Amino acid sequence: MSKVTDQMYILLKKAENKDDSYEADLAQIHKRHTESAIALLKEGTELDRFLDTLKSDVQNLQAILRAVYIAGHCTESFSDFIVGHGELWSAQLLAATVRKRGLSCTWMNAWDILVVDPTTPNQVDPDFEASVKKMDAWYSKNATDTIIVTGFIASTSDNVRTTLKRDGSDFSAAIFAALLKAKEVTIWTDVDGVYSADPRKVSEAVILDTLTYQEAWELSYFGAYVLHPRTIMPVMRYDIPITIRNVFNISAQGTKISSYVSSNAETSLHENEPEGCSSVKGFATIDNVALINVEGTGMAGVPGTASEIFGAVKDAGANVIMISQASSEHSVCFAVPQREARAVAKALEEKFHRALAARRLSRVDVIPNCCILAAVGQRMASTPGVSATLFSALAKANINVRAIAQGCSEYNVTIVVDQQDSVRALKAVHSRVYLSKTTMSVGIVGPGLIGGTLLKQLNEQAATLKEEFNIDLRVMGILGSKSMLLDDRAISLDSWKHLLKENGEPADIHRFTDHLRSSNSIPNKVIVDCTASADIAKYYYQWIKKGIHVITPNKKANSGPLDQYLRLRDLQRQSYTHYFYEATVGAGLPIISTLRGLLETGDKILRVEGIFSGTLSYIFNCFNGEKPFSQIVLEAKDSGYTEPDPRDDLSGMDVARKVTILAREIGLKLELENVQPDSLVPEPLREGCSIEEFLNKLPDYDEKIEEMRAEAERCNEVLRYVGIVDVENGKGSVRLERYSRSHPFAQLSGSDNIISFRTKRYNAQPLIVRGPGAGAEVTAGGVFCDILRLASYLGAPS
Ligand SMILES: NC(=O)C1=CN([C@@H]2O[C@H](COP(=O)(O)OP(=O)(O)OC[C@H]3O[C@@H](n4cnc5c(N)ncnc54)[C@H](OP(=O)(O)O)[C@@H]3O)[C@@H](O)[C@H]2O)C=CC1
Ligand SMILES: N[C@@H](CC=O)C(=O)O
Ligand code: NA
Repeated sequence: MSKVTDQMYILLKKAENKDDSYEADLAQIHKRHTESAIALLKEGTELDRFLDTLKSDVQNLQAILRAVYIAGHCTESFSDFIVGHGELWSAQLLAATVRKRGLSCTWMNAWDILVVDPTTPNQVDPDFEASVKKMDAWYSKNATDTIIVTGFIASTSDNVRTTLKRDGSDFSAAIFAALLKAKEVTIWTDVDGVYSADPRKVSEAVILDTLTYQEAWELSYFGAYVLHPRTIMPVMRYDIPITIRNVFNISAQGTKISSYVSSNAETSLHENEPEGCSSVKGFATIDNVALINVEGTGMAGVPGTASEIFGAVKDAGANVIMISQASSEHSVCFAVPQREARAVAKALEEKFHRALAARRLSRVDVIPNCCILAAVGQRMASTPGVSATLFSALAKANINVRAIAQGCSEYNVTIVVDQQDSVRALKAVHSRVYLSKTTMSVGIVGPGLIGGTLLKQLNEQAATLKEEFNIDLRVMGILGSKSMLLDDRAISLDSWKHLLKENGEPADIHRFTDHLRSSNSIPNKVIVDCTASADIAKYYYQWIKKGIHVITPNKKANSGPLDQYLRLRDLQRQSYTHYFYEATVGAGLPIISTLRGLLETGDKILRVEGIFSGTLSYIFNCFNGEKPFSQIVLEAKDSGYTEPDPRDDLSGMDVARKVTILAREIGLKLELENVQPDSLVPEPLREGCSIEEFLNKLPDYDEKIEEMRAEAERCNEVLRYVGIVDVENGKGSVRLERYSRSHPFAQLSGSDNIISFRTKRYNAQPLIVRGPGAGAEVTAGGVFCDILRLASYLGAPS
């Protein structure tokens, strides 16, 4: 029977204003109750009795309202009497319905039991002693299994009908629980429980399993709807837990509010978080406040200054939400609702006009458009690092803190930020506490063969990573050359292809970057470039500058112009933002990491040499005279070994890039142009024809390369395409060579790469890495490995 009390208030106002439509409103309420009663009780004495009571109450109300209509006024006790009828009817109707089902049940009229003392116009205090006496007397006459008590209404000690004013039925429930010394109270509402933050602002907000009375109190004060703070007082007195549950979702356990102190770590995933996090339970904000700052040297050591300041605030009728004073006593700063700020400032200027004129006070400032952000948690008091955690989250999100307050009880830390930063601040601190520090927002550029395979692998492994390693990877954007897909939460990796096709928007790398960057609730952002594009590689610098980590199998950045490469590496070394590119050489094989390991532990690299191209390895491993060269090239392409344009492989350019990348990793200042590869692309097909035309015309040139192969075979040799980094001479080279059949390079199969590192430590016998060096699965796997390497740098468990 929702909103009946409100409707009663409205018709009462109408009667006072001599608007006789109140009669129709009352008739409507009568009709609604009659229909509900018929629907619930069908027929019989329960129905007849209820309808009789209803009719006689309505007749009484008609008479009273008529008197109000004539007088044009209604006293408060009359008003409370009129509006309280909704509760009387619904309690009787519910009790009759329960009895109809065969249970023993009696309704209780709180007007006869609950005694309260009005304290302010909007508040009453329950008189527990007087109420218990009345309750005991009632029970001795009405012993029953189930009692349905009216909410909201009560009487004064003079037996005048009244209500609980602004505190409604939740307060009634808590008072009756205290009167009955109940084991527990359940408040049935329409939400699953109390959230860790407003779910309309923070999509990651979670339902809290437990809260202490103080935590519930603090969260309510700071604007989170939990319970009215006064509701908590009666139950706290007898240590009675209150559970908030959803009547529309009984499977949800709800939030239990009691004196039991727990941390959110008990329910969350991130046991490996630093201590400071787990003690914060929830966050709330109060929007649209102003800070008032009273400043001056004349305040220090003068007793009574604070009293005078807050006296002036009281005179202005304003409500102080928080106070902060630096211990230097040079300034007192406090927050009031924005709409009260001007009046407060005026009152202060008037009160302190002499001190201001004498410069004992330098100024009274109003800082408008602020927001209060409160972090609440009872264990914060005994936990070091809470503030550090919160402030570092705000700093990372680039949010300026205007003022801070923390009471000695330490149930909350209160932070004032600019109103425009309100939601971002809430998301930043919430995610720091509730998301694992290895939650990553991932953007994929180039969902082609490698990018697409990576998305498939991420999808297959996501649940395991989350459950076993606490790594939460969320793909928030996919950018192709023509279209892109953005999602604020995470793209469904089961259907990204379909979504990109159906819901994709025109590709825009700037919007893509901004989207990823502004995913404030996620602590880490990474872009994975799976294109072969030099244009995309140019963005790495600005991405890293913006704190976005970069991972790529694309060789263009590290083999592009040396000055740009060095600038990128310098930036990355100065920042805490990471750049990984293991798959640029040898695909998933550990080439870069092996080289780094040698260098970082002080080994000296003398020569790196090997077969670096999966495509050329495959081609020459298969080229034994049985099939034409051009056909094997097609096979390599179909197997996913080649670059998007296979001429990049056949020209030796791809190997030259890998040689350049390794040489630079070792510290040589090599330009790609310094490495002149032997090209296997026939001169006329090098430029001016498409990939398809090239592949169509390639068979015309099979004869020449077949001659080279046959010539080698006659000498019991094979052709192999090799790359060399000659560290001692500071050179890189890439060439087609002949090797005897017994040479290790002649023993490979498939797309194998083989790379030998000759170093000071590995001199007599080089260190050798060998295995498939191209193909979608192994390459995407190498990129995936880099993503997990990033996660472990960010603190994932090993
Ligand atoms: N294949 C392998 O074994 C290995 C490959 N690599 C590297 O992996 C990378 C990807 O190769 P692969 O997957 O085979 O190539 P594909 O051609 O299959 O995929 C490239 C993707 O990049 C997209 N793309 C191209 N330019 C842009 C742009 N400017 N903006 C956004 N998207 C763009 C393409 O989109 P669209 O289709 O819309 O044009 C396509 O989705 C290359 O750098 C390659 O060198 C590294 C090691 C091994
Ligand atoms: N096209 C490349 C792929 C790996 O980098 C190759 O064939 O090696
Ligand atoms: Na590699």
